[in-house]
Amino acid sequence: MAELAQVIVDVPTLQTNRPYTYQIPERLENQVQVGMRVIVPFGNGHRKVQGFIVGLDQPSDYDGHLKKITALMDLTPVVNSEMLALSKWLADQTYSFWISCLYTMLPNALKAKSTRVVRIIDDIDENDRQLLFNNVDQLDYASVQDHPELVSRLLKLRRQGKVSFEYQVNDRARVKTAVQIEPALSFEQYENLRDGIRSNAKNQLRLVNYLQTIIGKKVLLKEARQSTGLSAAPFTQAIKKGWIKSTNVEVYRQPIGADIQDQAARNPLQLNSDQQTALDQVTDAIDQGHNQVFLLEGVTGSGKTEVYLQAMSRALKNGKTALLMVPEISLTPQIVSRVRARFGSQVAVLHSGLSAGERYDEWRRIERGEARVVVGARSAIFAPLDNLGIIIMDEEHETSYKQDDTPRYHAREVAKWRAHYHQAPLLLGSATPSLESYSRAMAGNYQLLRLPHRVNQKPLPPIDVVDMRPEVQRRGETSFSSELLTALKDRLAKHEQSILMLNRRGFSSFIMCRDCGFVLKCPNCDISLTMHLDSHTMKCHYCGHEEPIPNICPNCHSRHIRYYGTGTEKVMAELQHLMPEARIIRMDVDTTRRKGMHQKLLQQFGDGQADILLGTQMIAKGLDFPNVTLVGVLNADTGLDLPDFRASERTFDLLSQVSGRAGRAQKNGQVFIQTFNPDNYVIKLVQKHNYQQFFNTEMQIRQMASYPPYYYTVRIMGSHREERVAAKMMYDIRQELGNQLASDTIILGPTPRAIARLKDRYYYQIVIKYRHDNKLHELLTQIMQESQNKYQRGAELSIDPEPQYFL
Ligand SMILES: Nc1ncnc2c1ncn2[C@@H]1O[C@H](COP(=O)(O)OP(=O)(O)OP(=O)(O)O)[C@@H](O)[C@H]1O
Ligand SMILES: [Zn+2]
Ligand SMILES: [Zn+2]
Repeated sequence: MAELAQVIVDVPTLQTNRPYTYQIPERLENQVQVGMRVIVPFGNGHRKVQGFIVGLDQPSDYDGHLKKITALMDLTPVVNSEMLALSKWLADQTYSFWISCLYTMLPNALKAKSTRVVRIIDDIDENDRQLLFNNVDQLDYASVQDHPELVSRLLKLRRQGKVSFEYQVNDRARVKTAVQIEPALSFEQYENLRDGIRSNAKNQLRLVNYLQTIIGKKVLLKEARQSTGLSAAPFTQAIKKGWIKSTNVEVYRQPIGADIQDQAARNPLQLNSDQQTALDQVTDAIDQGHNQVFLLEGVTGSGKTEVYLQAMSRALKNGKTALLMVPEISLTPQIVSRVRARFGSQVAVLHSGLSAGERYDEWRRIERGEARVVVGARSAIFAPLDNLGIIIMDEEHETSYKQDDTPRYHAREVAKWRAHYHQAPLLLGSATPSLESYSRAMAGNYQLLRLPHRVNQKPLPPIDVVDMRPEVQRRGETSFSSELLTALKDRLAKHEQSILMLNRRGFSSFIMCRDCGFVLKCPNCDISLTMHLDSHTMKCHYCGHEEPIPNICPNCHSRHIRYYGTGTEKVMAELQHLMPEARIIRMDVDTTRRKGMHQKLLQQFGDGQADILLGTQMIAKGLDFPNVTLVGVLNADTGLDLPDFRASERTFDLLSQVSGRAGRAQKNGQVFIQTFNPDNYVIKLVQKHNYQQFFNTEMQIRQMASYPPYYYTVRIMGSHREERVAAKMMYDIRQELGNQLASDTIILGPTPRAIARLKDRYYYQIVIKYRHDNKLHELLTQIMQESQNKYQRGAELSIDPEPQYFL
């Protein structure tokens, strides 16, 4: 029997980023298992922290004094052996702490909250007891820490040995319970009872009648009350009288929208031949447990979702489980409702909109094997599904699959790891695959599957590129060309629907002085402030700084300081003015802030309650509305000029995606793209629906500039409140990298980041581009490790493998 446990503690620092050995107290010897959470003492003093058991040992020759595990927090492991191995790999790959990776993989509810408490350990004065402790034995230190007099009294008591300061670890994993009832008597006994009830005691009679209908069953009190229309009182009385037995049972929290199903998607569709060919290859791999990566390149509206559903169905039929990744659940409620319609109560959905409790419940349903299909966004890649038969990643090119905070993992890489672990296929799908994935498919590392035609057997919608330069010269500043306006009016007359996208990527809505060019910036972050009409303020999107909208230029005192660029509110007003009779739904961060609003607005549009859906890029993805025949992009350009080598790829993806919303069913579609750069190659190739040519052109550019996918990249970022310190640290690192790397490895920088100052810290970065570099990983790990003691206090270092943005 093991007597020692290796524990990873919840102290995320470099020095503590390793397992610590603890003694297992005798009373716990039969219970401890790897993957359970424990509470352990840590450091000097009385600090208690949460930890995870990552290994069990026999005592070796170690004869020093070992601390004991204080308590076990779980009855069964919360981290299984797959997840344990994955967390270790993830920490190594992303240069982050093991403990942070474990927490990233688990629902937040399993991260215990640690609080500091003061506890009475000896007799104390009655006055103190009352005043300080409110007559209980222990108090939360946070409640007194801002009152110096109270703190000094407590410190005095501590010196006298009467109270102790301790850390307490509180598990937040709360299971929700509900009252369940069942009849305690037989049908006949209720019959007899009823004879004794007065005829005007209507509630009692109703209750007894009801109980007779549920003999032998167990029913939640809540449901019983709904069925009978009775309040809780008659039930409580009946429980007291022994007519009903009641117990507390565990129930799952029901997230909003969990019951929405797209009934049309209930049964499998008859596949067309392209879909069938693609599916056959995937099902072969599922059946044979073949760890193959497939790339499904299917144009918009080609029926990729149906292929996903049938592949998942095959995995389930084989007794396995299935995981479907989507970029962002709230933006794509349709796909979720299709999965629910097909697989019913076997489905669990994981996304950021869930409360901690709801997420914990979904996680438990998966972990217990009750949910065998999981749909979710980025972190759902860690869903504790056992026995995976397939992993599918829809819109695999989406950047939201990369987490841009530590641990900086890419869900696609984690998906590859898990698919390999389970010997299962991984299916990546997109209309516009990432260059990384497509080049791997070209090289034969991934198996390419193609759906080149739309399901409705119509061509992709024709795209008109509208040059806005003459338009603006002729008609002054406007968001709508006459072509687009005519088309919108035409759809309105025909009772067809339109989608309009306002591209707000980039720096589009700031205030600029037309006389001196002054731009109002955040005093902390050096980036332009955004105007918010609802609150009449200028806000910083990075740090939240807020100030009033200026009337006069702070620089030259001119009155010509104005809003520059366009917001959805302004476009909405303009459109309503141009088309007073149109019913318009606006969808942007402001109208969708409240929980469930995305779904609600899309539902309204789907039900035909509006003619036009006007939104930011959040409306570009995945929507499938048969009555939409017109798509307009108001400003294709923002985004093309950002200082980022992926800017063209992103613009191509976005414009292709949004164009794909038109003409998906019986009626023909049409697209207008308004631009100030009609000759830009990205826009020209979007117009031709030519992904292949875009891929070829862009690959040449990437090759010439030595960018991915020809090179791998890693970014090292250092920050400090003082610019000098941040810069010095990065120059030192540059030195250290020196000549140790491969000869074709390229080191760029250090340079200040494009946004050099953020939340009052200065950022410097080094970007390394490499092909094969045996030393690099080890060297970076070492640099990270040493940084703890080497640099000035307050300096922070982070390493980002394959960064998605270089801003
Ligand atoms: N074999 C089929 N027969 C008839 N209809 C189909 C078939 N396959 C898919 N569909 C329907 O075609 C429409 C488009 O399919 P789906 O939404 O899966 O496209 P997609 O390839 O995911 O497109 P996008 O990339 O634009 O989201 C859906 O309404 C779907 O129900
Ligand atoms: Zn000015
Ligand atoms: Zn700011």
